[in-house]
Amino acid sequence: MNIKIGTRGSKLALWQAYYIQDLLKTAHVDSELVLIDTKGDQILDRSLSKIGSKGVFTQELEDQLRAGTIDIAVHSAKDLQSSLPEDLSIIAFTERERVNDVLVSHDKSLSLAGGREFVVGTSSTRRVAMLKHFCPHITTVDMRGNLQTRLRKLEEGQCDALLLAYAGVHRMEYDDLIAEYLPIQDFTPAVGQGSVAIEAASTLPIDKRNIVRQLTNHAPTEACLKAERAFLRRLEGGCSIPVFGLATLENDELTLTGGVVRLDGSELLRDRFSGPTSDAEQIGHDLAESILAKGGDEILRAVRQNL
Ligand SMILES: NCc1[nH]cc(CCC(=O)O)c1CC(=O)O
Repeated sequence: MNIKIGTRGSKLALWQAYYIQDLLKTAHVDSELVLIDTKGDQILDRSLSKIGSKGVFTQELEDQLRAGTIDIAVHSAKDLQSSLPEDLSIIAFTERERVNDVLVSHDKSLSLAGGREFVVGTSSTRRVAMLKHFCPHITTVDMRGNLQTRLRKLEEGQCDALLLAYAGVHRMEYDDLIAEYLPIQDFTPAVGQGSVAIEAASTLPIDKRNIVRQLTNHAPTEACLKAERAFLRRLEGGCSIPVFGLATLENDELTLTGGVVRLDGSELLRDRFSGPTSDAEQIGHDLAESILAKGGDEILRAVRQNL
């Protein structure tokens, strides 16, 4: 058996694809990488939120899945839109990396706590809005591009620090530049952060589907991401809206914390629901209903008008 693994060509995407390849290798399953250029990789000069980011990194991969030129597509779970077309599905979520966001800088004394004023580069609406909410003394500048591009902009002095997912920083081996780990209680990560998702078409032969799932899926992570993604789906969002959500497991009890933050930081809604893992999707749905009812619907309407 040979599994054709579709991936984007960025360094982080390749790390993820090799990671999947290594997991397959543990059972001597052969695979090859197929590099695919996506619209999101080409359009680097415009803000992601302004190019209708839904599926901007995933569309080309999905076309190849349907065409059968690749068997599976590897994504950061965070970048995968919350509702997939009927003929595609996620067949596995890998074990999650630490989920925190981190402050990355050459100046290790920098901290978001303590009121010191400095400039943070980020292009995530969630991070910008959270910084405005928790750290009004911080100035943000839009910073697009892959990790390497952003780090170059940091070197050039376009900002004093970057706000990034630990998972990507660690995988790219930039741990030395981490100045601060942000607490997940306040800076709750984006839905799916830290896990790698494998997408496949419904036409993928069942033996391939089963072996890939068996070798790569991490059941506890899968339960958590099911809850988080159901939450995001009900809010009709992808990674471009200022929504956060994180599920954790203790024994068989799943707890999902999540909410939404107004773009200007003036309001942050958060709630928490728990239940058995078998109810993961229901928990996500219930949390979304609660957040919408508390005023989240109005915040999201304002966000959509702004994009
Ligand atoms: N939106 C881009 C993106 N997609 C996944 C990661 C990091 C790895 C991950 O969270 O899985 C990043 C970079 C970042 O947010 O800092």
